[in-house]
Amino acid sequence: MICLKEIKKSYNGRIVLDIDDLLFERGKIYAVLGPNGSGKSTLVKIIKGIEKPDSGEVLYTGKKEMDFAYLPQKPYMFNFSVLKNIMMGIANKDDALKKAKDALKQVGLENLKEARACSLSGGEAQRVATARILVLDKEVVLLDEPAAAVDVSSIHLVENYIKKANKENKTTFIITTHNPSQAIRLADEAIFLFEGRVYERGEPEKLFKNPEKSETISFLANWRI
Ligand SMILES: Nc1ncnc2c1ncn2[C@@H]1O[C@H](COP(=O)(O)OP(=O)(O)OP(=O)(O)O)[C@@H](O)[C@H]1O
Repeated sequence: MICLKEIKKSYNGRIVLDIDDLLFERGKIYAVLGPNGSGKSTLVKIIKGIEKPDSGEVLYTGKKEMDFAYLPQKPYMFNFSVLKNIMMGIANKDDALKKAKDALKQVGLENLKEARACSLSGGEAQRVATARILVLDKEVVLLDEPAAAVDVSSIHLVENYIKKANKENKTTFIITTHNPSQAIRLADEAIFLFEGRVYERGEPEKLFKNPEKSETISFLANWRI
């Protein structure tokens, strides 16, 4: 369980995150949505501990210490093969190759296993980075727009891989996305952020069909399933 208490974060005197109380339960998939600049990435970075809040705290109770996997919005690749990029984080080297190959298969990129990771396209790099994160078997995985550059014919692969990890390992996911349809397909709960505050949260389909706040309604105005 992750609990954010009275978190405030400002940049250059402007408040970008202001959260009284936000709870994430173990084993659930959360989608964080909101317009550009609403604080989604900042929220995830604060949970990961990359950014420090000006005040407030992030509490965590889990089996292990707070050690979350994090996929940044623009994932980096190391300058060696795709397969090696995925294998590098796996602690048990005996089954690293098998695990990495399986992970590549899950994201539909087995054909690129020997390719130089630095030469991948944006969407390919995102898929490889997701595989690299998911082989780590962390209790909590934070994904910042994992499918932003992934084409529509491959998004289901990434989403199915996330669902599989959630189902089999009870991995908790906190995923930022601009796509309400993706939140419906993936998440147990959607959290709508606006100007750094949580405006609404709930079961995605229910929330998007009957939003209460005018800010949520305008965010969804041009959305088509
Ligand atoms: N390091 C920084 N220095 C100054 N301002 C920042 C910094 N990081 C974020 N901000 C500002 O904080 C606000 C929230 O940014 P954040 O990246 O969290 O938004 P977001 O909801 O993830 O946006 P997007 O949908 O565009 O990815 C923005 O207005 C951004 O300009």
